[in-house]
Amino acid sequence: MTTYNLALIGFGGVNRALAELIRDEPRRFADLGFELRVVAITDLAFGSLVQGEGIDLAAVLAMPRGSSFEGLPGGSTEARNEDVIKNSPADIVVEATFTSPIDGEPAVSHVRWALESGKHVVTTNKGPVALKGQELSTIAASNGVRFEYEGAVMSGTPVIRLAHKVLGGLELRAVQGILNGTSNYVLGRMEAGLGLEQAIAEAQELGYAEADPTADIGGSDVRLKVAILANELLGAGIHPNDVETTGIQDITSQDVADALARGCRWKLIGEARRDADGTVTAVVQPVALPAGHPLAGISGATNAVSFTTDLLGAVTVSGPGAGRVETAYALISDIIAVDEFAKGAVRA
Ligand SMILES: NC(=O)c1ccc[n+]([C@@H]2O[C@H](COP(=O)([O-])OP(=O)(O)OC[C@H]3O[C@@H](n4cnc5c(N)ncnc54)[C@H](O)[C@@H]3O)[C@@H](O)[C@H]2O)c1
Ligand SMILES: N[C@@H](CCO)C(=O)O
Repeated sequence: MTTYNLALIGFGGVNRALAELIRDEPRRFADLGFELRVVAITDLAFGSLVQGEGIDLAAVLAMPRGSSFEGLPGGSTEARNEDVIKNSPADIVVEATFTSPIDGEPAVSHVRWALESGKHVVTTNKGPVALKGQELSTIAASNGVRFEYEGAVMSGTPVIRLAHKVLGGLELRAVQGILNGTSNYVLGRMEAGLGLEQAIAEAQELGYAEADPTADIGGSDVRLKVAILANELLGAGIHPNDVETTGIQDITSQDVADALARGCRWKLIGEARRDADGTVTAVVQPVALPAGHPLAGISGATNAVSFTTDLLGAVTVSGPGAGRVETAYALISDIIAVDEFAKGAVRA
């Protein structure tokens, strides 16, 4: 049985959910042919902890936020990310810190340090993928390791891997979707009569929202995801700043009610489309979809993406777009991809 040592960079909702699955469901991983052992954790709130024999996850999960790892063997008060990433006995670095839509830092450095020290990286952080994806993938290949990021778009719903591995042989001409769970949940709650701020507070409580929820509401989260899909699936080579972006912050409760009255539903739509001349145009904007539109029925934190293909026309995938355990599953799917690579099942 292969054992993979993990270093968790960030110990918030997603990585805690992963730690809980590792603690509670070892059989899930044994059935996949491997064992997962957490040997390092860093977090701004807890500090750093490195224990090569494996960290007692029940103990650290029981620690209230704000307590420090300092009192534990191998613990310290500060998040010593560079030292832990470069020098801990981890095989896989799990990057789940805050997304920065500006420069992707410090997560870009976390990923680069890991890859350059011969460690695989699995991440749900959109910043490194949207802003430095090609560069980091090249570093991974040159170091014989994997850089996997299924959870960067649509949480645990396998959009990136599906498009790459299942839609092979098709020409993808466009992708369009509801790519942010928080804003979709908020619009639905506004349809139920809640105000914007109250709906946002609910989404935060449910663990859907970014640390700064203006990223969800203002569209910058979707902008990153559209850039990722455009680059991954349409070979666009664009930067998130190339994506014209409008959020839902100016949509009022009256706008929502008026749309419902005329049989429409406001949705925040991200889209990338290959134009006739081969260039790719990408946009994020609120759209009042008619009830019959395939995306109009997508509710709550559910996401959906529709691929426009040459041979099949539209192929639509729907699933959770946010959620702690749903996103932790994306990391598991990434670790499975690492395991397949390590066992020679796939080429780099
Ligand atoms: N929650 C979801 O549904 C979801 C879905 C897909 C992707 N994501 C992405 O996954 C990442 C993690 O999401 P989350 O919900 O766990 O967020 P979170 O805010 O609950 O946790 C992030 C953790 O990272 C820590 N952190 C931030 N910067 C750090 C640094 N420089 N060094 C060490 N620790 C640091 C924070 O203290 C916090 O505990 C984010 O980038 C988010 O955009 C989240
Ligand atoms: N805050 C993001 C998390 C998933 O990226 C959302 O609501 O979609």
